[in-house]
Amino acid sequence: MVSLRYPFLFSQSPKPPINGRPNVHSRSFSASAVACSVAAAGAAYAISQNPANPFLQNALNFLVSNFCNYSSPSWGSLSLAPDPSPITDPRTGVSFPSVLGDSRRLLGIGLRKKSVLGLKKIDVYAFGVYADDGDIKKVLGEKYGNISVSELKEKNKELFDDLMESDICMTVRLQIVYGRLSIRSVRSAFEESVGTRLQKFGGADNKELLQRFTSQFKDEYKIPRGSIIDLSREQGNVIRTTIDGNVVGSIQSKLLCRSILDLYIGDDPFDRQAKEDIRQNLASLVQK
Ligand SMILES: CCCCCCCCCCCC(=O)O
Repeated sequence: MVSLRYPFLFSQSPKPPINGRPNVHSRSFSASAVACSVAAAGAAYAISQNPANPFLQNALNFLVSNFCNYSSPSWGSLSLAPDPSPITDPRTGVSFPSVLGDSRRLLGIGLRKKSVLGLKKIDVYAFGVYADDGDIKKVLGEKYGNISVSELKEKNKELFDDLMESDICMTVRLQIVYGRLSIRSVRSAFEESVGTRLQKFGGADNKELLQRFTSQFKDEYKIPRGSIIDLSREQGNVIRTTIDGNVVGSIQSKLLCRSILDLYIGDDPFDRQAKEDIRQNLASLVQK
């Protein structure tokens, strides 16, 4: 099955036709036009089935701009580069880079909603989940690389558990969309969400760990709309927290890493569709 999620690019300079008759390259060019139309139609169909999925939309844009440029088609020399354009969440307009650092690939984006005082749910932040490409292939590729797509789908829970339990470098990027967020509400939201996960995976006795984590969000920090909080799992199960690119703390704890990731890719994630997108993109990286 062709995956449109991370389309790869084959590039080669076109050769002009000889004596006005199509040569091999122009034949492959015509073939490329047909292939492009078929692929674009397929992508358009996929989008019509899931119009809110920005990954599909992005894949179609990528396909059209890279493969369907008939005036200067590019074919041939293999350059295995993922689509570098950012992915925009259609619900909030927030964009996420496709790659963070050198090798953390965006696997999916989602939206965290929260009800305030039992009232209507508000959009608090959009999030993107990234994982290191090389780590995924090394750690998960060995176990899941050679099984069929349907078998992999059945092993969905195991795959996510392995991802969360492993030492694969990952980042969850939160981009604040709610305009009136206080740092105190950030602390208490983490207390509640991470706190319940720490209890679930580690038992009741993790108050000190939770306090160490939440105290990173100091009163003097401001979190206006557009602020970016990165929660990164670095090698050795270290969670490094940054706010707008500034490191506010690092804590070494496998339990804390697992508890934070569980909010986004665990059994009861904040955004189920995001988890499904992540599953599909993860599967295509694992099986490459
Ligand atoms: C008014 C709602 C306040 C919610 C603030 C959430 C800010 C970040 C918290 C991250 C963890 C979580 O989503 O629970």
